[in-house]
Amino acid sequence: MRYGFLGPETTFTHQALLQALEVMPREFTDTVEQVPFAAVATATTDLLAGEIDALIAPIENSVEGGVSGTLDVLAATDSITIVAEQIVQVTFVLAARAETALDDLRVVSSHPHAQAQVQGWLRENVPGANVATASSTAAAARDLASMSSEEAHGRAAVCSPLAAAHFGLTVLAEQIEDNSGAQTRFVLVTREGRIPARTGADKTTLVVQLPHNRSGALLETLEMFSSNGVNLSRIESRPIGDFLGRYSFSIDAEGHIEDRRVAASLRALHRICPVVHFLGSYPRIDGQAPEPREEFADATYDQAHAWIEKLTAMVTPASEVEGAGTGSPAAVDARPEPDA
Ligand SMILES: O=C(O)C(=O)Cc1ccccc1
Repeated sequence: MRYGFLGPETTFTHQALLQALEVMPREFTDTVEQVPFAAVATATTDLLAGEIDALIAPIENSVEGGVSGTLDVLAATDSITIVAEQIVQVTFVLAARAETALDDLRVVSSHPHAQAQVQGWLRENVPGANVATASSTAAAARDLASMSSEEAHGRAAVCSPLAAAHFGLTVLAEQIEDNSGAQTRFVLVTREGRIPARTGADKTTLVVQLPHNRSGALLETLEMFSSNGVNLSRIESRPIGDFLGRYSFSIDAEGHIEDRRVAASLRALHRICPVVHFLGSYPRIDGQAPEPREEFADATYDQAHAWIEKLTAMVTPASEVEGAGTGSPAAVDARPEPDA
């Protein structure tokens, strides 16, 4: 299997891939090739073209919420399925070449997610430095390590402690994140195919468009989950992109498509929403199983279904009703003439 990730090695995405490989069933880890990419979008193109078999990408972080780049790629592509999730604890260091001091810094480069999570620290501690964008935290570290001494003068990278060590940089400051304990959630996606088996502690990811021009459309959509006892762990609006005011909603719901309550919610969404894009049901990394009330248990749905089946089986077939038909013109003609 060829696994794509935002490279080079020692990015947070790479750490997520290594964590995912550790817990993956044997059949998916027999032959592993790790393929670094400079952007999620190019990795997605290669995934769709069959150049790689799976791809891992950040979808949500505990500081800023949804990762719009990933959410938009997932929403735009029909043939991608999320098969697993991973959570990485994120901590950043400020790393530079050995001869650099904090006061020398003029340029600090990193990935935009990292920039957003250390902006307070940078403002306070290196207010004179400009922030430059790198394709990843590890790319910022690698590029700094490969510069000439003159070029590297006054520069630093914000990256993981692992990346600083791997690329031989000196750590000027550690734990520079504005929110300690920050986490990023990653998803492992494959081309459309098999949905992982239900574990009892699963998540289902969807993108839906609301019923058009209807007051209360979002409420109506969310009611389909609440009336089936399904809890949501993330809901995010993303512009559809055609004109202002049109949004789709990216949703994580607790449960698996094989849970009756989740299937019933999705059936209801399918009836009312113009677009329901199923992105996958997969095991929750925290293993926390929801405890649905009895009215939302599989057996309760099955009993309700069996009850209706029994009742409908008792309905007299239309063909046996004397003089009645199936609503065809002949049946209409058979009605008595109205009194003159
Ligand atoms: O640049 C990286 O290392 C990434 O994997 C992207 C990223 C950056 C910061 C937090 C989480 C993911």
